[in-house]
This record gives sequence, C-alpha cells and structure tokens, in this order.
Amino acid sequence: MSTTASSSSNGRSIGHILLVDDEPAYQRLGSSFLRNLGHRVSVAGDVDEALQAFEEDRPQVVLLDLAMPPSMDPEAGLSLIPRFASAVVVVLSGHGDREFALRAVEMGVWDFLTKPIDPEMLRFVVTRAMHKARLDEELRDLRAAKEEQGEGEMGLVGQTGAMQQLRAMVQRVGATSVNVIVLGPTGTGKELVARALHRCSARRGGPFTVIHCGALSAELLESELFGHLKGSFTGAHRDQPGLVETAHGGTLFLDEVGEMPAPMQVKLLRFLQEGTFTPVGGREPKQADVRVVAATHRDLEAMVREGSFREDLFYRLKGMVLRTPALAERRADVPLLAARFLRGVAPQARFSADALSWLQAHEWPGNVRQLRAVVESAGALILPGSDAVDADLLKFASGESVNLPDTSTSASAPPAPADGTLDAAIADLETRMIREVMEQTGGNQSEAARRLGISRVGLIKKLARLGLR
Ligand SMILES: Nc1ncnc2c1ncn2[C@@H]1O[C@H](COP(=O)(O)OP(=O)(O)OP(=O)(O)O)[C@@H](O)[C@H]1O
Repeated sequence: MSTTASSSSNGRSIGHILLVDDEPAYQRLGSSFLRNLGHRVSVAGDVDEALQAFEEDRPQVVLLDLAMPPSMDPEAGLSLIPRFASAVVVVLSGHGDREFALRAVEMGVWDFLTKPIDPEMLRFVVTRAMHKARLDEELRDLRAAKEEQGEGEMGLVGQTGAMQQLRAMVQRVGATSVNVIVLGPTGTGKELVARALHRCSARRGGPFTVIHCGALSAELLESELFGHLKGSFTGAHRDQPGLVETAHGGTLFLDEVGEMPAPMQVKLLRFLQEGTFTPVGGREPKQADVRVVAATHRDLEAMVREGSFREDLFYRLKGMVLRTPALAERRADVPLLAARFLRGVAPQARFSADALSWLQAHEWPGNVRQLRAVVESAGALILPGSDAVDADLLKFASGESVNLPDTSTSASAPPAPADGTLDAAIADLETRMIREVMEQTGGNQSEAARRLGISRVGLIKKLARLGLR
C-alpha cells in the first residue's frame, strides 16, 4: 500500500478516525494504512469498545463494520449509527450485507465500502469523509458564532420560547424610556436583563450604575444613592456625590428593591416623581436624569398588599414588568448554558453523555448562577491532558461526595505527611481550617469559601489537592 498520499501531504484531510472492526488482521492493516496517510487512528473490536472510544476520542470519521460482537447481527450495527451522529460515518460491509449498507446510507451515513476493501478506494472515501467532517465543523462553528452574536448584545443565553420572548421584550422595552421592574427567582439573570435594557436604550453611551438595596441600612442607602455633604455625619470628610448623580444620562439599577427600608422608599418616590433629590446634609435639591430599572426575587405585589412596600412607589417603578423564568421552567436551555460556561473556562473541554444527563436531571434551586458555578468549578478541575467533564466531576464540583479517580497529579495528591517541612505544616493547617469551616457550614462550599476568604473554585481545588473529598 502506498504510504504518502497527496491528500495527507497538504495537511487538510488529516484527522482522527475510529476504525470499528472485529477482525484483528483488518484492524492491523487498516489502521496502519490510515496512519500512513497521516491520520490519528483509534481501533475498537466490539460495540462497547466502539462507544467508549467514540466518547473519549471524539473522532471526526468512523469506519464501522456492521457485523460486530457480541451479536454479529448487522441490525445491531445499524442501531449504533445514531450514537455516532456528530461524526461522518462510513459503513464497511461484507458481500452479503449490501442491503444493510444501503439502509445505513438511508439512515444518513456518508458512504459505504464493500469488503475486501480496495486501498485506493479506502483512501478516496476517507479523504472525502474527512473533508465533509471539516465542512460540518466549520458550519457548527459558524452557527455557534451566529448564535453568540444574537445573544452577544444581551448576553442572555437560551433558545427556549421563554428566553426568545424575554430577549424580544428586552429589545422593545429597552428602546423606550419607561422604568422597568424585573421579577424572578434568584440567579435567573435579572441583573443581566437590566444591563441588556441599558444596552438596547438610547442611554447606552451613559453609565450603568448598580446599587444593592438589601445590603445597606436606610441611612447608608440614602447617602449612597443621593450623596452627602462634608460634615453631614461623623466620617463625612468631604462632599461625596451619590449614585443617582453618577448615573446621570444612564441607567440606575436598584437590585433587591424589595428590601429597601420604608424611609428610603419615600425618598426614592420623591426622586421618581420630581426628578430631584437632596444630598444628606444639604438643602438645595439637585436634578438628575436617570432611567430606573429595579429587580427583586420577592413577590412585590404581595408586599404591596401586605403594606411592606409602598403602592405609589411600586406603580412609579412599574412602567413595565419583565419576568425571568426559573431554570426548571426552561430545562432545555441547560446544555446550551452549560456549554457556554464551560467554554469560558476550558475551551477544549466537552461534557460526557452521563454529564449531560446529570446536568439536565439536576434541580438547580440556585438557577443559572448555581449552574454556572458548578460548571466553572468542574472546568477548573479537569486534569491536565484530559478534556472530558463527566458526571462525577460535576457532582464533586456541586458539593456531593463522590470518589474521583486517583491520579498521580498534584491536583489529587494526598496531603504531605507532617514531616516537619514548611509545606507539610501549611498543608496540615489548611486541612484543619478547611475541615472545621466545612463542618460549621454543613458542607456549604460557597459559605465556607467566603469565611475562609478564598474563591469557591479555589476552595474546591484545595479540597481536591488535600484529599478532602
Ligand atoms: N440567560 C442567561 N445567560 C447567561 N448567563 C446567565 C443567564 N442568566 C443568568 N446568567 C448568569 O447567572 C449569574 C446570575 O445572574 P444575575 O446576577 O443576573 O441573576 P439575578 O437574577 O440578578 O440574581 P439575584 O436575584 O441573586 O441578584 C450571572 O453569572 C449571569 O451571568
């Protein structure tokens, strides 16, 4: 057989091929012929091996003998074809199997070759198959880029009807100047919607300013929003403009507006009605031109009915109401969101089939924020040399106790023995502190990381490194 083909010397058709055939002689000859053409080749001798190799190696082209152990039934071989949907499949058939080969083509395989296989024919078909695989890849990339462009301006990922509707509403409402309330459970993208409204508005060139109303007392909130004059309270060493002033010409985002203390609700109402405000310690009212977008995970209508949120303020804020759906209401978006978050931390990585099932079956009470945290943590924990994220890695990243396979890399090495070195002493101290805080927080990684003053991903890495799974 010839060893160097023009198609391989130009580098364009070289790729990864999975050869699925149970005959050892053919495995040997076929794989060495394909390797000589410059391709990377994986070989599988039965159905299980084929599925595993496909999962791990993600070949672009699969050469598939339909009669495979254990059953040797070509019908079973046909049922495998959909499992290789992301690759270009070429079926290898014996003389008597022509009918099956034709059925395979009907099912969408690219081509078939009849055994005994003519090497020139094999080279020709494989070159075309690899070319098709490249075109498919380019098309996928272009589609992904187009999708990202559509979401790009808004950053709101999701293809379900609920998300498409939300994006359309953001576009329409964004262009107006009305105030907006964004309602939805925690972690569903309310702030993202507020930013998108700003970007779709005529104010996009102005500032987007955020204030978390739940985090501050009434006094501090007033000073943060409206500013203060020098000497108006202890520690006010100079005049300080507030966020309302800073946001002039732009958008002011009032996060967790449902937590705003009653005295501040009155002052905010006055600003919304008159467009004027008075800094703490000042007498002269000032003016600012801002569009207000407010958000809360609370049931604001119920708060109005109960009297804990002012009705007049509610109606001032509520030029329009947008709702961000819980992830449970748009489960079909989970794989897309997860893939997007994974690409951000580990561009080469992919989810295994069991990881995708786990992601879709999970409850996600913390919605997209929780999904993002789990996927990014798992992405950060991928071992060097691997690009697979499986269900166990996701479970571990989400705080479930699982046994990850031990490896000799430092990421999973047990803590150094207390041998008197500085490193061992530090590892010992870290272990004790982390154990203690994890116990105090009932295993809540986010809270433990906060108390330890490190990021959640940092904590997860330490747990793995110190063998504290
Ligand atoms: N549709 C989405 N597409 C991409 N990322 C999203 C989406 N929704 C939420 N996120 C991400 O989830 C995280 C939480 O989003 P965000 O802060 O906007 O939620 P929220 O509803 O305002 O949360 P909270 O009520 O707790 O303040 C962010 O990292 C954000 O980027």
